[in-house]
Amino acid sequence: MIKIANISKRFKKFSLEDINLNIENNEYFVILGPTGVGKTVILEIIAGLIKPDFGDVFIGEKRITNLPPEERNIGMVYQDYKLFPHLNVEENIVFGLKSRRVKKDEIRYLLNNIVELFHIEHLLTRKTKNLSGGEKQRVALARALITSPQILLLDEPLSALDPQTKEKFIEDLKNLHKQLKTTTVHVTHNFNEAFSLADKIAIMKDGKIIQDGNSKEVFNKPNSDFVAQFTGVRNIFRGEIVKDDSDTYVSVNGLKIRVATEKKGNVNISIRPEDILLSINPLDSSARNVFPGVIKQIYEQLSIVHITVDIGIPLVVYITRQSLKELNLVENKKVFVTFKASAVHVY
Ligand SMILES: Nc1ncnc2c1ncn2[C@@H]1O[C@H](COP(=O)(O)OP(=O)(O)OP(=O)(O)O)[C@@H](O)[C@H]1O
Repeated sequence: MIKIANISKRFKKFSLEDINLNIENNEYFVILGPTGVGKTVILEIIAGLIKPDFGDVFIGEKRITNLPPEERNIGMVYQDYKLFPHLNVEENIVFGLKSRRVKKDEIRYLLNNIVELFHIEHLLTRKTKNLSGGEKQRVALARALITSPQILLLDEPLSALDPQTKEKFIEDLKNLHKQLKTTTVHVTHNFNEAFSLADKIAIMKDGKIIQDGNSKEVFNKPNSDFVAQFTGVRNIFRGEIVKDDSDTYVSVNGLKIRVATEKKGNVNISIRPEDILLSINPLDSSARNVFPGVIKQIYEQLSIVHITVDIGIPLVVYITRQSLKELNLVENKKVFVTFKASAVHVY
């Protein structure tokens, strides 16, 4: 387990404030946040490249706050890969083993294994500067993993890849983690990447962690507008709790939305677009919120269509291209939206 306890670090123009994290063995942990919030600084503190002003880092029971980086058994992949330009691919990959004076036979054995794992046999004699982004990425991962580190740190590992290579690489990272189970800390500003990969997640803002936990829970129950927006929630409204004999609602602009909550007074609500059904006729459903509305905007993306429906408030719904065609949806068409009370997150 990696334990980060009360870590603070002050630079001239930035400070990291009282960071606490527990990352379990074999976990895939993602730190998500916009640019400049201190994600890389946390990785560098774990790696031993930056010393915290205050607080401690533990691996298992061992306090490693003052241990030099080379004694930490950690592999790191940087955003820009940082491959050595004067060495070829093979020399890059075995660099860490050579500097640890591992025997030649052992190096050959480990190299063969890692080359097979990453399918990079054909690249071994190439200089690194002519490799494609995806190839550099595989080489950088192979270099980080050949020493069988206890912990793998990934700093925005996918940000330099085109969207298709990125999707393939997310799959590869998932499979790799399933196979090797190396405890991994991955930092990114990309919500999709985080959602696809993370077991647990921490969301950062201005040098602080503002929410962390099981990734599904953080995505479904954001504790603030910032987290909601950053995790892809589109329908965020303010309202007031009202109750009648049997039900609880949030009144938003006079629209009464059924919710499941014990909260009282003024609240925020968020509804994930993918939790809303869209239909031409009212659905006979056990879902408890059904509203008529009018389509205001249709925005087609590569694989998904964003539809804004005016139900008294503007509600964004995601549907597939297939549904767009089948339902024959156009702007100003009358439709119904349906969502469960439990799909409305109240905070
Ligand atoms: N060694 C350093 N000396 C001074 N300031 C630093 C140092 N390292 C990082 N910073 C500053 O700390 C802040 C956070 O940087 P960091 O690289 O951790 O951000 P990030 O969340 O990883 O963002 P990005 O995704 O853009 O890399 C930035 O303002 C950066 O300039």
